[in-house]
Amino acid sequence: MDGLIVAAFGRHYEVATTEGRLQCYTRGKKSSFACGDRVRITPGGDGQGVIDSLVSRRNLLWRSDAFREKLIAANLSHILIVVATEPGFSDLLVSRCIVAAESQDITPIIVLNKADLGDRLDAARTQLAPFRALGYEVIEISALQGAAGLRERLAGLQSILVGQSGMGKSTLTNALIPDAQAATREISEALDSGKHTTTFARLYPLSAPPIDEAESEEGAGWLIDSPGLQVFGLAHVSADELAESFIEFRPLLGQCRFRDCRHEAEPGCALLEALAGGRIAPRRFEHYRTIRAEIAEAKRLNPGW
Ligand SMILES: Nc1nc2c(ncn2[C@@H]2O[C@H](COP(=O)(O)OP(=O)(O)OP(=O)(O)O)[C@@H](O)[C@H]2O)c(=O)[nH]1
Ligand SMILES: [Zn+2]
Repeated sequence: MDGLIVAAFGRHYEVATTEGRLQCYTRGKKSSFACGDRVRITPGGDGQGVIDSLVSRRNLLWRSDAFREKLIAANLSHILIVVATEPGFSDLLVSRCIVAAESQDITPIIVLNKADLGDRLDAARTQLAPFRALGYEVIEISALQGAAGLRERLAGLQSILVGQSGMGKSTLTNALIPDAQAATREISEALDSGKHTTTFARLYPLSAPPIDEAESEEGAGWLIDSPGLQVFGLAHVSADELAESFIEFRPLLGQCRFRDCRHEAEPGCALLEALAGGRIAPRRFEHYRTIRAEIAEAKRLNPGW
């Protein structure tokens, strides 16, 4: 039987199938599946089942440091990076999310929440200007006042909400998915069976009632809510993938004088020339350097990457 993972909690998963939702676990020790994955399962009665294998995975959003990896979600068309006018947000984290997305062919959209806080709006817009200049869509909203426009934008997409704590992601989820809180409670009771509940990813259908109908899942829109994140390690990304994931670098890659240019201080470096000429935003290049150094360090600590 095939199904769609609609909640992922460690090695426990809730899987939507044509015959209802099953509480599933994996045979192995590792939790190698993510919310949004299509999987083949063996039902075991009592509303339970075992996940046997992956059916399809078009892409995978994940993060990693030197020694651990964390699957966030799979089969995404879009990632919604939630930031806010207040408290301050990390634009480095925005760049990290974009790298994770671009390297997996997922389209980033930046959602600027709390746009009702007018005196903070300009500063937030300025901070987002380098991303906007690259063509990334920025949607300003006030989750407190509703999210109808954003909901319309998300129809038919397979998207995920990510963001730092405090950006209003929970408020936004509740505005987008009116029954999210009830669904969360239900899932955490089913999956957690009395243990302390930690945060986990949950998938919500955006149009009724397609998720349990295996046939219509492909074209159905859904939204995954993920736990707030403060760190987004990219140890699994190679140096080449990293440069490719900065979309403004793409036309310049291969143009450096040295084929193995590291874009640090080499003469004839096309990236450094573009930076000096104002064609690459200094802030973005800083993000690139920071992430590159961190990836190099992770690979040094764990050559297995
Ligand atoms: N003014 C204003 N405040 C908002 C808006 N959205 C959320 N808030 C407030 O921001 C605070 C944080 O909102 P949450 O939804 O709890 O934030 P969160 O990002 O989910 O935080 P975590 O649960 O820690 O991940 C709350 O006090 C909300 O009332 C908004 O659009 N405008
Ligand atoms: Zn170079």
